[in-house]
Amino acid sequence: MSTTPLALLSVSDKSNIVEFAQGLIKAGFGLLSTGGTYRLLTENNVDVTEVSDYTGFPEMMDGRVKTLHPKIHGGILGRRGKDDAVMSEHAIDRIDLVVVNLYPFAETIARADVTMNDAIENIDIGGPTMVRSAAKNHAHVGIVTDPADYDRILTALGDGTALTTALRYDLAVKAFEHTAQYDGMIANFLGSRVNENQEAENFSRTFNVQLEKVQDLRYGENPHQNAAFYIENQPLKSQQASIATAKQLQGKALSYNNIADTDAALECVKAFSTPACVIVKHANPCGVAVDNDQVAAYNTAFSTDPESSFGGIIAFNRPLTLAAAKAIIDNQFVEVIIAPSIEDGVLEATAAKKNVRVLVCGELPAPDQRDIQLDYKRVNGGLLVQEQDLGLITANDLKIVTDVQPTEAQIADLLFSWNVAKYVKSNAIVYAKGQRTIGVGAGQMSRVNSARIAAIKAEHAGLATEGAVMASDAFFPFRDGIDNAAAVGISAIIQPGGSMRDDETIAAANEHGIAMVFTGMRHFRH
Ligand SMILES: NC(=O)c1ncn([C@@H]2O[C@H](COP(=O)(O)O)[C@@H](O)[C@H]2O)c1NC=O
Repeated sequence: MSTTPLALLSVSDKSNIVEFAQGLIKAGFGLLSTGGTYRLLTENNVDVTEVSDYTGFPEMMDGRVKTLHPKIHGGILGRRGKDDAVMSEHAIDRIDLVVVNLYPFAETIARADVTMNDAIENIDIGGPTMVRSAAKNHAHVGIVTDPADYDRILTALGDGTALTTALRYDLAVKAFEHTAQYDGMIANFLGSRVNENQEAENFSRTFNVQLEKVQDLRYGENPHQNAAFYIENQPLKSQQASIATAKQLQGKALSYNNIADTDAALECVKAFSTPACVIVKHANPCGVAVDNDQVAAYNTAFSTDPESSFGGIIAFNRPLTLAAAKAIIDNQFVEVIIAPSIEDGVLEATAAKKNVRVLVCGELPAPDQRDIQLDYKRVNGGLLVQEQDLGLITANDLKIVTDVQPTEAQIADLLFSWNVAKYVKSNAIVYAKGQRTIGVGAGQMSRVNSARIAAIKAEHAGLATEGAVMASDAFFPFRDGIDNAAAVGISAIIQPGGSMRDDETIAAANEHGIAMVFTGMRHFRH
């Protein structure tokens, strides 16, 4: 029996393990290690005993069995002070620190040519077993699963082998989070295949994601609701800019509604390849404009609906200029401004309104380069899961169904309004002209009412609908939608088509001399 506390090192990701091992020896640990880790350490002149020498059992079955031995698990799980006699009876030494990271399952299944056998062989068994043993016995044992923690562990050890209770507890929680995530990935992978020879289905039998709390929120949608913000914690997750990658540079803490609305604004502005400004209020864009001049883009977006823009969320798809920041601050009460980055001087300017939240999220992907994420919507007792709606329509996809052909300028405006409509709650009607919104009708139970509201908004803002284009997120079931559009002077319409009465709506458009195009794609958003 050794009196020196042991540290067991068994890592797939071997970065910084040699330096860490040297630090552990300096602190007073004896080292045990599995085959590959052992070889690397001895090559670097680190004094270490191989696990197989310690247990008297060789590693076998291509590494399937290395550490699954009572001398290992007894050394980790033994309750110090309670199990000492049984440990000594079986010549089990104390293992006070376990350093393990697991077979790279995530990286393996991400490979395009992965086979079921590759995946199975990359399911780590001995590693998670040690991680769980150590985490269970955190009253006595430290468990390190993340190379990023090596420095803080060495600092905490100082010249000894003891970690504080609080640090062991923190490491144990992290360890169980790690194995939960690992097993979740395995269950998702295997559970999306009916049997070993089947192609993957889109959705697995159970849906296992890990979400990490980044912020407790003052309250939820309303002050009597408790709330927090969690972000997805998946290995190899998309690093594309989003509300989850955003950093707040100034302002009050974000609220639940701020986060939801900022997400809506950012996702909408991503739809534009040219410089754009989106103003969102209550999850809907209330003003959108495209303009190379950012101040003009903001002013134009704002002028669509100044009333709704009060207290809005403003998103840009280009770095926020000092001039645009000043224009906003001088013009309106704003909750959040988000952009990929900010120019020098912006924070000095926005500091005049210290509550305004200024966020940067990093460069946005081009509209056709966005990673498809999953959308979740909770219903009582369940979760609806779908792919994010990133369906793209280009001019080539448009089917012109009327006698009147749209002009080039109209096609540009039709595509602009279609991009906006995709981010407006259904039923969505968007009027636009000259790459800017003229009126937005959102979230009504009837399409005709959404159109009415869009017209009312345009009128309130003093914007002419005459000659504007109209986008409808779904088809018109009756010709009245087209008749009403004609009554306010709409000159071109974009809609999915696909109604039983498409013939009637096409006839109506022809009667009114309106150009109409079908996209063949619907964008309901509930
Ligand atoms: N089977 C076992 O008993 C076992 N014990 C540890 N491992 C894993 O083996 C890896 C380290 O192996 P090596 O030191 O041989 O490179 C670690 O990822 C560790 O989690 C095992 N491998 C798989 O289950």
